[in-house]
Parts: sequence; structure tokens; C-alpha cells
Amino acid sequence: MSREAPAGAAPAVHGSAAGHGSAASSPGSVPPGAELLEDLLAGTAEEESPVTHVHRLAVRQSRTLPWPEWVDPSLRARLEQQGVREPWRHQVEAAQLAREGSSVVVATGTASGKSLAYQLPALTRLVEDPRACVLYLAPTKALARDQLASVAALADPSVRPAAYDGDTPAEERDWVRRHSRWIVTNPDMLHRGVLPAHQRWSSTLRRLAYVVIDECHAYRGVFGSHVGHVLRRLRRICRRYGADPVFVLASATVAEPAAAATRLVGAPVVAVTDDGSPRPGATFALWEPPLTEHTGEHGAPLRRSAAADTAGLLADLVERGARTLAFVRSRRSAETVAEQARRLLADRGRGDLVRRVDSYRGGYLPEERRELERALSAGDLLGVATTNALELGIDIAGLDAVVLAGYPGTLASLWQQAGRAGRAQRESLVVFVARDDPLDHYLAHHPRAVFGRPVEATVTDPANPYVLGPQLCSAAAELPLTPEDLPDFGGLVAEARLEELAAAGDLRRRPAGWYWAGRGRPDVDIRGSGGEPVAIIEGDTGRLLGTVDGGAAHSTVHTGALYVHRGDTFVVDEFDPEDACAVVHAENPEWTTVARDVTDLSIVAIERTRRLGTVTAHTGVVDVTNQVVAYQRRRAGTGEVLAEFPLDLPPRQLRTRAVWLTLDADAVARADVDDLALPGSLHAAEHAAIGILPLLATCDRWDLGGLSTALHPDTGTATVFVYDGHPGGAGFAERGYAALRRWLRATRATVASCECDSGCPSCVQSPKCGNGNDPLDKAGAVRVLDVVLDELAAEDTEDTEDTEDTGGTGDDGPAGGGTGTTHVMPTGPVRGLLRRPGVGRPAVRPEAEAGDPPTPEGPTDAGGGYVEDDLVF
Ligand SMILES: Nc1ncnc2c1ncn2[C@@H]1O[C@H](COP(=O)(O)OP(=O)(O)OP(=O)(O)O)[C@@H](O)[C@H]1O
Repeated sequence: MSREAPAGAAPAVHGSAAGHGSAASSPGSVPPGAELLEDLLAGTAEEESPVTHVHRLAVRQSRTLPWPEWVDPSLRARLEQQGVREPWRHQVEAAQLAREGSSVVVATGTASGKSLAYQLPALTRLVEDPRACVLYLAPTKALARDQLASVAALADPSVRPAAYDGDTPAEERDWVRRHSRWIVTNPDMLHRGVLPAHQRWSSTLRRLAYVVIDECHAYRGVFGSHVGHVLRRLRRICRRYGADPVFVLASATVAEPAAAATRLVGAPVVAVTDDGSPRPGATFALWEPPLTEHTGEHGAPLRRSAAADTAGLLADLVERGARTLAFVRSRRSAETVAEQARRLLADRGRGDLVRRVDSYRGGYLPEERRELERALSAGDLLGVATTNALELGIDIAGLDAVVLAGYPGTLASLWQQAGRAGRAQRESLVVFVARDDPLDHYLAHHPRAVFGRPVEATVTDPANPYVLGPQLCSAAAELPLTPEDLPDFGGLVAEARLEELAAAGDLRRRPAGWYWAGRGRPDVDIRGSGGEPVAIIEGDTGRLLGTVDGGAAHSTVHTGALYVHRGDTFVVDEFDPEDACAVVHAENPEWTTVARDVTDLSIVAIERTRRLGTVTAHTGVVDVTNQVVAYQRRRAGTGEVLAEFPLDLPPRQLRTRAVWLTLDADAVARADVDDLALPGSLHAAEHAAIGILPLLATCDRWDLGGLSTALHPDTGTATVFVYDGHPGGAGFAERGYAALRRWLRATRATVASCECDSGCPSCVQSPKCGNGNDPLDKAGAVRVLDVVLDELAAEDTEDTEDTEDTGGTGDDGPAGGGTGTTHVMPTGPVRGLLRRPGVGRPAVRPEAEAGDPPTPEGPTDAGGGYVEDDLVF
């Protein structure tokens, strides 16, 4: 690939469509995906092509089975009217299992009709038993409303499907509880509204026949661990009322579906994975924007932004009449990409198409969203730049192309987004545009990691003490906990935690069990990641704009920070950590901000160790102390550093779980890095490793932190730590430990294959490095990783979960690793650890404390991370 791409020039491939004769806008004249791609690339010299790989997804024919004879005839008639002439094979298999009383997870592709798998048994049962009820849980409001409409169109009128969520007016809630037999809700409402008031809900809970958990892969990390306990609490309360509902879970993208679903529900779940639905073929291109002449930190070369290329592709595709969705990573990007695409079209004299391009994101009014969905489905709109708000489950058919601006964080999301493309019988086009970061760079150059790999494990850890304790309190407040309840909540681990809670006075131990001893109800935030939320207040008006998570506030709303709220930008005038508030004013500067911080880390407990000759890998509990000390202003559009300002904020502590590698003097000598090069080599390896871990666990780099040092006081040697950015840990670091070889191999490949000379954002630079990416030694990192991989290769045992890539298309989900971890409560320093106070303070400050949310994202895609908040209720 050429490094001499003209700075700031529009992508070479985005020339006018003139000459291609393809200004068509009627669906019939849109060429299939492969031809579209060829057309887009016409005139680009092969060596300058941003396309790094093209993959073809084959057409799949449908396989049907006859309707089971138990299906309610009027339900069947309604379905037939809707065009479902015969159910697909997996629909019958899953429905039959659920009908027979087995909990089941349907893990088949996007738009494979997973809804029918639970609608058949559940709606039939509601007809057979006029008092039976169903609870349907969705992770987003948009999906909940979509499903409500679809059930309402199928159900017997006596079912009265209704939503019970944050938007349900107080006066309707009572009606829903009394009359609805298909209640659409979410885990948050179950946790806060239904379970604590179970007496009021007893007539529903007593007759609860099915619990449907749609898009179950959305329940991951700390939130997923909480949801696991909420479901255990639901099962316990149902048992009390004599009910034993069947759980039906659905996801197009969950690894090891049976294990993941069983861990989530806390009871056996069987998986149906053999997809019988037809699939149109697709051409899937990996695309990496070229390096430009712009430079970032320490003169590192920068790539043309993914947002710019996405806007260009959107304009090109719209010009060719292709109905296209462009998925971007922030609300602001949704608007800027749509705007850029419109500008390109106007410049090309295609004013007629300008109004056919729009943006879609959370934060729009529901009516606006419905209208956009309608216009897109009808073909009135041809191009829409959207956040992941359009990713899940919403049935938009007939798209010709999908562009993904950057890796959406998980392979699960990537396939969900890609799965939106596909018109019946027509091959569609999917383009993944890599951003300037290690994971995107890796994927652009390792197609097997996209197409030959199962989706990542949905990591949950219900034994996390920071989840378990509050959940046990919530359970005890609902009904006293008895010894018989404990196996469901973790057995001995739960018992030990209960004793601690009793000793702390939160619970009271009586002969019959554990009782809630606090006042009122336990206040447990199942989405929070720690710390009191910080209020964002507009100074001029006193208006409360929103809140940010306390754990993230120091690095996102410090004095001087650029803060983005619903696409509008504000600058923080003053942040007061004690009062938990930040005062802001509206401003739209040409820069973004990035916090810089220092971190110290001490080991609390080692839980598992792999000795690999001169290298040792550990996992366990650590204490991380982090202090935000300064921030940088960076130019929007290029990421160029403009200035740095000091900050005076107090340090904060996080007890969490980590994976760490130590290298003894022999290992360092073998890596051929001298004293001067060692800190930068370890630091660079740490950054790249953090960038790559999300390949294996459902997290993104903003969920992780790291620290590397040539001499750590607790290990007495060169050490690289990677830790979970959530109190108590979230299972990500442990996942890295379990898949160490695969993780580090991918890390090494990313660094070694990057075409930059001495490190750039695509390999070893981090967008959130508290040390301003200094020092970094790219070549040293490769040699250090080589030594570790050598030792791993010599090890007798495989990684516990180190399965090699297994082929397959990857889009149908199943297989892959999952972690069910056992926990040891963090209890003070570990015996045998030599602490040498004052020796070897970490010389290198690593990535910012994890959990730091992304830098507000400008059109450059500087920063990153998950921004859309449609998942929050
Ligand atoms: N057996 C069938 N024959 C024909 N069409 C079907 C059949 N089953 C479902 N469909 C249709 O397929 C479309 C997708 O169905 P559905 O929304 O249930 O898929 P899904 O797997 O839940 O999708 P997502 O991956 O978006 O969650 C719907 O329009 C539905 O009516």
C-alpha cells in the first residue's frame, strides 16, 4: 500500500460515478455486491487499493419442516398470512424443545426468524391456558417496541401485550400488571420494579410459563453478571409461587451458546444452532485507509480517517442507487458522516440525491426514528449513517450495502451489522473500513480473524464479589435467603460472602436464613461501574444535561475537557469531584481533549500461575491507584497535539483482576533489549496487547487498563499487567490468561506487520495512554513478545481455552470459548510475595485507567469506544 497518499485528498476511489453509467436509483438496477465493489474501485491502481481482502459469503438454501401439530391453528393462520408458509428447521427444533419444557437458546444467523422459535410455543400456551403469562426481556427500547408490535399482530386478543419499562406512565403500570399476559420489559425493570414488589406481581409470577431473553449476547461483563443474578432471583421468586418458567434465549452472535446461556440463567439450557433459513450471498471487503502525510504524537504517521472513507463510500453507493447503511461509532459521527456524504453528492452535481441521505441515532424522537425506518425500508432514503441503534433486531429488509466505520467492538456486533445487508435473492456488499488502531489494523490484515473465527465469548462472572454482594442483599430483601438457595448463587462463595455481609451488618443471620438488615431497599445499580455519578450542568441555564459514571468522570469531564452530549459539544468550566458535578458551556471547538494520568499497581492475590521457563504468567487480584494529572488538546481531524495543561485531581483506587507476565533477566537478555530500551519495549507490548484482547473477550480497550515496568516491586522483575477497568473485575483479564497464546500471537502479528517505522496508532500507540505514548519501542516489543511466545510454544499444556481458529464463516455464531471462572475473594496480600516498598516505582505509566470512556469523537475517529447509549434505560 502506498504511503504517499495525498494528504487530506478525497479517497481516490470516490470519484464521480459518471462514466460508470450507474446513477440508478430503482432497486432493480442496483448491481450485485461484487460488481458494486468493482465499480467503486474502478480507476484505482491495484497497489493503491485500500481493499486488503475480499470474502464471499455463499448463498444458503432454506430447509423447512412441517408445522408441529400442537401449534394453535389461528396463530398458524396469521403467520401464513404474513408469508411464513412453513417454519424453518431450527424454528421447529427450538419450539419443540421449549414446548417440552427444556430451556433453549436459538443461536442462528441474523434475520433467521428466531422470534418464531419462542412465539410458537409461548403464544400457543397462552391460548391453551387463558391465565398463563410470558415475560419478554430486551436489551434496547427500540427492539422491545419492535417485538411488541410483532407479537400484537400475532397474539390472541386476550393476551394484551404491553410494555413495562421506564417509558410506561405510572398510571398504566397497574393496568399492565393486572391485564397483560405478554409483558415486554428489561432486566433493569425486573431488578428495580418487579422483583422487589413481587407480592404485587404474584398473579403474573405464579403463572409465568415462559421467559424470553432476546439478543442474549448483550448481557456481558459486569452488567451481564448482574443480569445473571437478576435471573436467578426471578427463578427463586417464581419457585416460591410454584412456577418454573421455561427460558428461551435468542442471539445471532453468541459463542458457545449452551454454556453462555446456562451461565446467564443459572440453569441448564440447550442450544439450537443449525440454521435452516435461506441467506442471500454477500461480498465482504476489508478496507484500510492509507497513511497520510499528517503526523500525530512523536511524529507517528496517521491514516486517513475511517469516517472520511465511510462518507465517501456512502456517497458513492447512494450515487449508484444502492440502499446503504453506514454504521459509525458515535452519535456525532452519524451526523458528520451523513453531512460529508451529502456534501460530496452536492459537489458532484447530484443535488437530487442530497435529501436521500440522512442520519439515525439514539436521542431522536421515537416518531422521527419510525419515519427514518419507514423511509429507508421504502427506498425513499438511500443512505443512512447510523450508530448501533439500528443494529439489533429491527427488521429492515432490502439493503444493498452496509459500511462499517471501524470495528464495532465485538465480532458479534460486526455480524449483526453486516447482517442488515441482503435483499432476497440478491448478493449484497459489506465493507469494513478499518480505523487507525491495532485491532482494526489486525483485522484488516488477518481475514481469518473475521471470517474464520467464532464470535468472542460473552464473558460474565457472577462470582465477582462486587456483583455477588449487592445481589445477595437484593435477594435477601425480596425473601430471606436460605441454605437451599445458595447453590444457585455460587454455593460456598456465596456463603462466605453472606457471612461477610452479616458481619458488616448488612444482613442478619437467623436460624431460618439471612435477612436484609438495612433500611429501605438495597440500592444496586446493575449498569454502574462504580463511583457516584457526576452531574453535568450547563452553567448559563442551570440545566442538568446528564450524568457520567463516577469512575470515568476524572478523565472525561475534568476542567477543560470537551464533553459531547447527544451530538452537541460542551467545554467543562469546572469539575468538582467532591460535589460530583461538572459545569459546562456550549462550544464547538476545532479540538478534542485526552486526559493523561499516572497509575500505580500492587498485587493483592495471585490466583493462577503458568511457569513458562524464563517467563511467568499470572492472574489474580490487584489494587490500582490512578490519578489524572493533565490533559492534551488535539486537533479534530488529524489528532495532532496542540497543547497540554496540568490538572489537580485526587488519586482513586480500584480493586480489580489482572493478568500479568513477568520476564526474568534471561528472558530480557534473550529479547536483546538493553536497560534503555526495556521500558519502551514492555510499554509498546502492553498497548498492543490491550488493543487486541477485545478480539477474544466481549469488551473493548476502554474496558481495560494496563501497566508495564522494567522492575515492579511486587514481582522484582520486568512485568506487564493488563487489568479489568471495573471494580472486582469483569472476566476480561482472566480470558486473556486462558487464551494467552492466541492473544499474544495476534498481538505480535499486529505489531510486526504494521508498515510504520517506529510505532503508530495502528500498532503500539494508544489513544488513551496516560504517558502520552512515551516511551514506546516497537521493535523491542516484537522481540519481547517473541521470547514469551517461544516459552509458550515450549510449554506442555495448551492454553485452557486456546482453541485455534476453526474455520467456518463465523456469521452463524456458535463455538468458541467461554469462561466460567471460580473466584477467590480478594483478601489482603498473598503469602510469599515479596513487597519491597519504594523499589522500582513503575517507570512507565500505561494506559489510562480502564473504564475511561472514549474521547469525544470528532470526524477523525480519534478516541474510540462505544458511545451510543441506546442500551441504557
Ligand atoms: N419460516 C419462515 N418463512 C418465511 N419468513 C420467515 C420465517 N420465519 C421468519 N420469517 C420472516 O423473517 C424475518 C426475520 O424474522 P425475525 O425478526 O424473527 O428474525 P430474527 O432472527 O429475530 O432477526 P434478528 O437477527 O434481527 O434478531 C421476518 O420478517 C419474519 O416474518
